[in-house]
Amino acid sequence: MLVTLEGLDGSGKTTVWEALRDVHPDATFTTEPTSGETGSWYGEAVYRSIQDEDADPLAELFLYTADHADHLTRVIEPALERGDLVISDRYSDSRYAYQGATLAEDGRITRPLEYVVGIHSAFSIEPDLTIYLDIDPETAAARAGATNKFERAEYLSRVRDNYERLIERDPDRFVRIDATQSPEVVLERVEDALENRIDARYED
Ligand SMILES: Nc1ncnc2c1ncn2[C@@H]1O[C@H](COP(=O)(O)OP(=O)(O)OP(=O)(O)O)[C@@H](O)[C@H]1O
Ligand SMILES: Cc1cn([C@H]2C[C@H](O)[C@@H](COP(=O)(O)O)O2)c(=O)[nH]c1=O
Repeated sequence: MLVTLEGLDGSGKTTVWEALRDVHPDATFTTEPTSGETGSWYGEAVYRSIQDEDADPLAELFLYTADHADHLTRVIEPALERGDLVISDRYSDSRYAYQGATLAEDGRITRPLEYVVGIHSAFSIEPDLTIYLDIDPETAAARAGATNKFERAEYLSRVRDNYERLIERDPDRFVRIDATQSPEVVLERVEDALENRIDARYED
């Protein structure tokens, strides 16, 4: 079962992801961009691009997508084949929401969100559950500390609009959690959502 954590920078995904390690010690924990234990040079290339204020938006989309393709074959698919619960801190929806917003600003691609979704449709795996940590762009940017080009409230506001479009298209996959609540309450809500989806899977 593939579970993804999504939301704006600073919404608290990594805080939740770390806490879930204690609750599900046998699960496979991973991230996009890839880094750490499940990292690769593709992920390192993505982090270089994030630091580049002048990175070409299309080139950046394809770097992220290359990292995703490698992540699928090297980490996600083998883990799912073993029957593992896989929990990824960010996944394809981040590309749809963030690169959808960057490419809209860029102007070369018409219907950028659909374009990014379309690139993935031929090879990607859809998550069984996506937890969306919902937060306003101002709080998100303040929490994230505005350390890179994505962590600006005005840009995050457009990213949030794209997340809303994705939720509207696929309401059964997403569970929205108010990320302005305390970390303890957010974690409790996430655990409930995860347990409900695991239970529902075994009832099928
Ligand atoms: N529910 C919460 N309430 C208040 N602060 C929080 C909450 N959750 C996380 N934080 C704090 O907000 C900051 C960002 O949290 P975290 O790194 O988990 O977010 P993130 O979504 O993973 O961000 P990014 O996408 O930028 O990596 C950290 O300082 C963290 O301690
Ligand atoms: C996967 C992915 C990420 N991003 C952006 C979102 C963040 O600003 C950075 C790094 O992510 P982290 O969770 O803060 O480590 O990259 C993106 O634009 N597109 C993506 O596909």
